Amino acid sequence: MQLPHAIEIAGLRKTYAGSKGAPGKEALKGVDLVVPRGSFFGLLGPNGAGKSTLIGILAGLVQKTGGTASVWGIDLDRDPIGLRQRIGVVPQELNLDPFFTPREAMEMQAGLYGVPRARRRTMEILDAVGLADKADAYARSLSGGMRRRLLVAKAMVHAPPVLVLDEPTAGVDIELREQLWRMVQGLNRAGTTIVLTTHYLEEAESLCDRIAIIGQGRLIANEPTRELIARLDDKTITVTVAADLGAVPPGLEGFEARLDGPRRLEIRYRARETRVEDILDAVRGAGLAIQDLSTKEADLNATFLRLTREQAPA
Ligand SMILES: Nc1ncnc2c1ncn2[C@@H]1O[C@H](COP(=O)(O)OP(=O)(O)OP(=O)(O)O)[C@@H](O)[C@H]1O
Repeated sequence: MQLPHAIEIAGLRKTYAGSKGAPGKEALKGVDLVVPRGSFFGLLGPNGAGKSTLIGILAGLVQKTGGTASVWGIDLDRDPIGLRQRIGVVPQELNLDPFFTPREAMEMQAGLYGVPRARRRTMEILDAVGLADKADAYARSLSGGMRRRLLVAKAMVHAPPVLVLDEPTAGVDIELREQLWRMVQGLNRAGTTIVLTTHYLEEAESLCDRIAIIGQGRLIANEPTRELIARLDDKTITVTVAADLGAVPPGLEGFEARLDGPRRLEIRYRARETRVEDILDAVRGAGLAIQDLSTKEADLNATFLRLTREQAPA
């Protein structure tokens, strides 16, 4: 028999009630999603896409309107408490009680999850997140990065097979970010399935083996990172030429070119398929003298929009 996936979501819907007769807000419009066991999974989307709603449903903080969700084979409707035991969620906000030490915070959390004293691994987990030497320091004396790591440690007290990190690096500086990632990668190598929500494509690209993109409450992509990046591999080169043009010159018809002003040609291309050299050769071949040029990467918001348009049902 095949083992159930780490997370299985089907037709998941959430409509938040509108206040005072205002129409409700459809935050999730029927999302199907499977997160394979052992993966480092990225859930990407612009602000308001529905990521936190989806995670809130899994964490038992948001009541779904429809559809099904299960974690490690445990169905949310049938056994919400069993599901909670199998998932750890690292929240966005640094909501730590400043008067507890990491050791106390961990013990409290273990108590909340009903982990018997004999099975608690407070020091082992604090050690794994590099906070063993701070076990008895007040949380208020911890740096931002240490607090973030303590939140990860707290989410691990019940040894869940799935760990979800909701925008963990918002406002975290580069060094701390890298420290946090090394730690989470270590957890993943040791067998924990990781789900990371982020706004940053580059972050997801460097960490995740699979990326799903959610936009306006719908899933608009879900594929191995390399395939997705190849699909998003969309660049633009702008060439300024020495003479006015009335139209895109004949030699450039094979490219996705348009005029952006009388002397500016804008050409979209995929870096994996087309060499800039070939584009420039074609421009020169059309008898044009190049005065200036610039290239730019696809803008992530534009990419989200494009994918949303491509995928959305009419
Ligand atoms: N409690 C709520 N009541 C009403 N609407 C809500 C509530 N929570 C979220 N929404 C709306 O649902 C939509 C999805 O929000 P959600 O927070 O899930 O998005 P997100 O992708 O996590 O965005 P962000 O990256 O900004 O956290 C948004 O339009 C948001 O305004």
